[in-house]
Amino acid sequence: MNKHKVVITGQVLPSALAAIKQQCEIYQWQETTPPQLADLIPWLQQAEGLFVTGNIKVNDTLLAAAPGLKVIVQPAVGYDNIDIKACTSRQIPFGNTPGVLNETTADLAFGLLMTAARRIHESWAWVRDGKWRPGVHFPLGIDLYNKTLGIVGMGAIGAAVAKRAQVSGMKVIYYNRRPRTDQEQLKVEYRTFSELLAEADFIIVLTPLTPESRGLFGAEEFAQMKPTAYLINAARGPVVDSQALYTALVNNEIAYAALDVTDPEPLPADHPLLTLPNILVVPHIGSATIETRNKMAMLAANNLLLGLAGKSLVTCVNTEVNYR
Ligand SMILES: NC(=O)C1=CN([C@@H]2O[C@H](COP(=O)(O)OP(=O)(O)OC[C@H]3O[C@@H](n4cnc5c(N)ncnc54)[C@H](OP(=O)(O)O)[C@@H]3O)[C@@H](O)[C@H]2O)C=CC1
Ligand SMILES: O=CC(=O)O
Repeated sequence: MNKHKVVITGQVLPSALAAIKQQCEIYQWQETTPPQLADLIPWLQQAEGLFVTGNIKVNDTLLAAAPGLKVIVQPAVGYDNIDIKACTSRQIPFGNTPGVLNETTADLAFGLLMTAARRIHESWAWVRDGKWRPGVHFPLGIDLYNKTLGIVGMGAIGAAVAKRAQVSGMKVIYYNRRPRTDQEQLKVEYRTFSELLAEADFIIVLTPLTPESRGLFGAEEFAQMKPTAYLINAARGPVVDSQALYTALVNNEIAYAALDVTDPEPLPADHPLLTLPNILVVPHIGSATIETRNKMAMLAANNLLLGLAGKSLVTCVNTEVNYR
């Protein structure tokens, strides 16, 4: 039997790789630095499937080099690196991995809020540095209880964050471009963006990165926030303007930022944001648990094999070209 030729642009968990290997001939990028398009072109020319990892840009130029592609998948819910229009115009379905990472990413987003508010990471460093001595007390944190959380981008992950916040005694308000029809059931209240900025004690950002959401948080938005407010970005780095955030934190226009995602990403060790005392940065670990990363990898592998067989992907972004 002729095996399908599949290009994989980086590392894939062993469970998913084994499933793909059973039915496919694999061309996998093995280096630790991401491939350039030129590195992939000889493989893409023969490829029927593309498994994207490592934030590779899939655009018209790449697709033109891969005339036989039947399906593209990526083990992530966000797909800001994929030109969906270009895929659709070539009748190529693209599969992402929504749903399976909601609770895990919500844990991380809410965990960042709690860690920052209660200074857990700073107090651990303080103890480790030998500063915990009789009569010496660590500076106080702030309560979550009775505070207001504003969620910007109240989708599947946002709703999972809201549940966690409510258990901690927080009021939850949110902003989407359109109010959710199930907001009463979720016990959350809709606000305009400006209202949310002015009212929230904590803001968690969970929008997709689109031309509309790029730079959503800039100097004007920080000026509308409370000087005591905490900003948590678990969406994509460029939704927050890094330079404006730096200025807002230096000038105490807002109190604190906790970031799972940054712009640029990775954030270089000498980046000005990392010199500030009122920031916490973790390396894009929202969905990074063994269980969830396996589910994401297996869902992406399953979508790939379905697409290669000319069958409907389980989770497809451009449903208009999904196989029937
Ligand atoms: N840090 C990490 O590791 C992870 C990050 N993510 C990021 O989180 C994002 C959200 O994921 P998920 O919850 O599954 O997605 P959903 O599609 O379920 O939710 C996205 C929400 O954002 C809202 N939204 C979209 N555009 C805007 C805008 N311009 N302004 C305000 N709200 C907007 C949408 O509502 P409406 O359309 O009404 O505006 C929707 O409710 C992903 O796209 C990804 O970038 C996801 C997983 C892990
Ligand atoms: O950032 C992760 C994703 O799944 O999107």
